Amino acid sequence: MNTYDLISALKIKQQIGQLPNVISSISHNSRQVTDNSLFICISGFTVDGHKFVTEAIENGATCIVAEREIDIDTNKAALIIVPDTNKAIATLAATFYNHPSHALTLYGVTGTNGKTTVTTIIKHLLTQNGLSAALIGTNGFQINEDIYSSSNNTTSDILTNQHLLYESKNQGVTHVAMEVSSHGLEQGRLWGIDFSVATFTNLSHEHLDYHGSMEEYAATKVQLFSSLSIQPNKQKFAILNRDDSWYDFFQKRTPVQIVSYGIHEEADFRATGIKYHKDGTTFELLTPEGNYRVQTKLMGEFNVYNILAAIATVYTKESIPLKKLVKSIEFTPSPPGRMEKLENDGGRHIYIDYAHTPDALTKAINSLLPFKQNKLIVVVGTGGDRDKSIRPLLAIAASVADYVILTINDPRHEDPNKILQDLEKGMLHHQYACIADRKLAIREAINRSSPDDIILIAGKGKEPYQIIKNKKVAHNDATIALECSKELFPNI
Ligand SMILES: CC(=O)N[C@H]1[C@@H](OP(=O)(O)OP(=O)(O)OC[C@H]2O[C@@H](n3ccc(=O)[nH]c3=O)[C@H](O)[C@@H]2O)O[C@H](CO)[C@@H](O)[C@@H]1O[C@H](C)C(=O)N[C@@H](C)C(=O)N[C@H](CCC(=O)O)C(=O)O
Ligand SMILES: Nc1ncnc2c1ncn2[C@@H]1O[C@H](COP(=O)(O)OP(=O)(O)OP(=O)(O)O)[C@@H](O)[C@H]1O
Repeated sequence: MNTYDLISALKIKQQIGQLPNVISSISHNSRQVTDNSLFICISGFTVDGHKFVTEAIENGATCIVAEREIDIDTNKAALIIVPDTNKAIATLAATFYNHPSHALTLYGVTGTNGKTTVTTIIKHLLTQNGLSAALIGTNGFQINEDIYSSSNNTTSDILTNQHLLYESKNQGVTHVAMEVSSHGLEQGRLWGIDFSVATFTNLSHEHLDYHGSMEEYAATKVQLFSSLSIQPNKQKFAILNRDDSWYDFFQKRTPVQIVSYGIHEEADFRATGIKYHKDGTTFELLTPEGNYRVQTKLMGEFNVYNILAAIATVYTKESIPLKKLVKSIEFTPSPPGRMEKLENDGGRHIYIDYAHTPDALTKAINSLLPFKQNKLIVVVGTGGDRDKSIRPLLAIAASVADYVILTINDPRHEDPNKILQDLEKGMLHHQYACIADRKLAIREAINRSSPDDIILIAGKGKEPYQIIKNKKVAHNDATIALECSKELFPNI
C-alpha cells in the first residue's frame, strides 16, 4: 500500500527520515516483520516494543511508528512519532485492510461464559442455511468448515482481527461470528471494527484481578453494546439475556433495538418445558412468530441459554425462517471440549469441559446431576498468576460432587502448592485430594471411580497444552483420560 495513504489518518508529532513509497505489511511483533514492513512499537504488560526496533529493521522494516525518538539508521528506515501507538495501530490496521467489517455482517458475542459456544452455534446456523460464514475466537479462525489458524487469545490484537476480517471478505464470506473478551475491549483490540449485532451471554465472577470489580468488568463489557452506532444502511441490534442480573445495566447503555431471550423472565425468545435427556435436551421455544419444539444434542440449562442467544441473534438479523433455524439446532454439535463425552470401555461416564469459572462449573455440574446413578467425581483446576479470588469459589462449586480432585490448569510461574492451598480453602467437605500434576489428578479420578460413576474433568476442555512457566507443554485431558481408563480397566 502507498505509505502516504496508509499514514494519512495518523496524528503525527514528528517524522524523521525519508518514507518508503510502499508498505507491504504491518506488524507489532519484531519477530514477524518481513521486507518493506511497517513496525509499530507497543508498550506491553511484559516488555516495551520500542526495544525491538533494531531487530525489526534487520528483518526488513522500512518504517517505524513509535511514541518517542529512537536512534535508528535512517538510511534503512523512517521513523514516525505519534502520541499513542495503541491508537495509531487501530487506525493503521483499519486503513491497511480497508475497513473489512463494513462489508460484512459481523456478530460480536460477549459475556463471562458461553462466547465460544454461542459463536459456534451462530456460525452453524448461518452455514446450514446457505450463508458463507467465518468464526473467530478461542478456537482460532474458521471459514465454513475449514480451520485456518489457532489463536493465543479469545480476542486477538487489532491487526490480527482486521487481517482475519479482510481474509474472510476475500474468500467470499459474508458473515462473521466473533468472540469479544473484556481484555479485548479494554485493550482496544476491536477499535475500528463495526459490529452489526452484539450478543450478551451472562456476567459472573472472572478476571477481577484485571478489572478490579464487577462494576468495572461490566463497564468494559458494555462497550460492545454502547459502541453500536445508528446507521442509515445497517440495522443493528443488541441481544440480551433477560434472566441475567446485569440485563438492565446493558439495556440502558446501548442506542440500538433490544431483543431479549431467557427462561425465567418474560422475553422475546423464551424456553419452557425443558427436559434433560442423557443424550441431549428438548424444550419449547416461544417467540413472537410462534412456538417451536427444539431438540438438541447439547446438554444442560446453560446450553438452552446458548441456543436461545444464537437463535435470537441470527433470526433478528437474517430473514431465515425460525422453522429452519430450529431444524439446524438438531444437528449442532457441541464445540470441542465443551461437555464432550468420552466414550470408554470402563463403563464410566467421562466428560471433558472448559468450565474455569465458578458459575460455569456450577452449570456444568448441574447439567450432569439429573443422570447421577452413582458417584460424581470432579477434577477441577485453576491457573497460576491469574485472579486468585476465584480459587476458593471454584472449590465451593466443586463441593457438590461426592469426591473432588483439586489440580492446576496452567501453573505459569506460580508455586503449584500455593494454588492448591488457595483452592482448598473453599472445600465444603473432606472428600477431596490435592494433586498438582494434572495427568496424575485425572488418573486418580478414574482409578477411584466405579462403573456408572460420572467423572467431570473441568478447566481445560480440548486445549492441547499446559502453560508451565512461559512454555506451552503438550497436554490433552481427553487423551490422558482415555489412556488411563484403558490402562486401569483393561478387562472390562
Ligand atoms: C495481559 C495481556 O492481556 N497480554 C496481552 C498483550 O501482551 P503483552 O502486553 O504482555 O505483550 P508484550 O509481550 O509485553 O509485548 C509488547 C510488544 O512487544 C512486541 N515484541 C515482544 C517481544 C519481541 O521479541 N518482539 C516484539 O516486537 C510484542 O509483539 C508487543 O507488540 O498483548 C498481546 C497481543 O495482543 C496478547 O496476546 C497478550 O495476551 C496474553 C497472551 C494473555 O494471556 N492475555 C489474557 C489475559 C487475555 O487477553 N485474555 C482474554 C480473555 C480470555 C477469556 O475469555 O477468558 C483474551 O481475549 O484472550
Ligand atoms: N451460557 C453459559 N452459562 C454458564 N456457563 C456456561 C455457558 N456456556 C458455557 N458455559 C460453561 O463455560 C465453559 C466454557 O464455555 P465457552 O467456551 O462457550 O465460554 P467462553 O465464554 O468462550 O469461555 P472463554 O472465553 O474463557 O474461552 C463450558 O465448558 C461450560 O462449562
